Amino acid sequence: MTIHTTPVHLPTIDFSRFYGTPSERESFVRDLTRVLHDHGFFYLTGHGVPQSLIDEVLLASKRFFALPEADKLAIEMVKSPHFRGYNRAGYERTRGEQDWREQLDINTEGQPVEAGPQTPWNRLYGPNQWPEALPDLKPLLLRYQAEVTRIGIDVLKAIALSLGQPENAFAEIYEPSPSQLLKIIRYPGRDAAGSDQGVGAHKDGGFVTVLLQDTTPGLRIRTEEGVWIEAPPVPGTFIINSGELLELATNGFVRADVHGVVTPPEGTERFSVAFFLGARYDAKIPVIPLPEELKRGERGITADPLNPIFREVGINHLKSRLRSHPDVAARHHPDLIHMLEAGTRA
Ligand SMILES: O=C(O)CCC(=O)C(=O)O
Ligand SMILES: [Fe+2]
Repeated sequence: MTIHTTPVHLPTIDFSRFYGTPSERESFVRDLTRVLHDHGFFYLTGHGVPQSLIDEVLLASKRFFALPEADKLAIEMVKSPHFRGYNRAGYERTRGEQDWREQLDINTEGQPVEAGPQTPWNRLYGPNQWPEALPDLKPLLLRYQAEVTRIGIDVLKAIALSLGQPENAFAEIYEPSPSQLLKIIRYPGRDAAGSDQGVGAHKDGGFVTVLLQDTTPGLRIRTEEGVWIEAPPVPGTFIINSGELLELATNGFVRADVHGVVTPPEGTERFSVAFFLGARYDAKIPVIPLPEELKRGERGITADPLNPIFREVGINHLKSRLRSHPDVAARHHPDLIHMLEAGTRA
């Protein structure tokens, strides 16, 4: 990815104002309306996650990637029909191109659920794969997953208010079991990667993403004007960004900016932990009736022919997983590959 960035900065918002006095909450919600409309990307401070937990997660993630390759391959994603587990760099694709990052994906811990022809997304439910060599990783990442789920849901409540809706406007499509995809990620340096594409340009799919970056920059965001800006790590913050679900639910009032990660320079590496809060797989994305003054800011929905999105939440998730992980699709879901033909429904 050859990208020239300009020194525009993303806004930072302080979540303690949302938990503060009624007037602090009101001004927080007003600021959020603008931020969601302009970028859908912002830094969050005042989130209440202890720095000690953040440090522990980053340290454990580095330990995981430093394990011998055989330990990581023992839990390779291709062994899981539920798209859980480890992927080597070069094994995931964005818009058909290889991404140069290794990662461990987990989601809500659970049991397999029978999938009928009307409910193919049930294949996404199931157990995670955990490394035997690092027994502490499971409790730690599940604790972190619970924390970022809390943040994501609180942010979603603030977003509902900022769109002139009741605080729980989205609850009926995420309760009682939102999708909780968590990835720990390592981007190898330019010398070890096959291209500059750490992860290719994309929008996230769900409600909101809660992103933790270690110290190496690399995340780039494309603004509405088509300019790429950098979103370097800022200690003590998360980056929050809205996903396509919110764009669709608000007829484009909320932006879900395209973004990607550039491979870090030779001899370096980059770590991040991305959490994607999504709706229940059996939910349908609603259309939110925005108040008149916000309705004027609706942009409509731009369709990406390579990645059409539908109102069925589970279909979107399943397609995005099948597309990103062709090896898992070929081994476990050959009967679903037809879903990936552009414009085809389930
Ligand atoms: O690693 C990052 O900083 C961002 C990753 C990302 O955008 C994604 O996984 O969707
Ligand atoms: Fe992303």
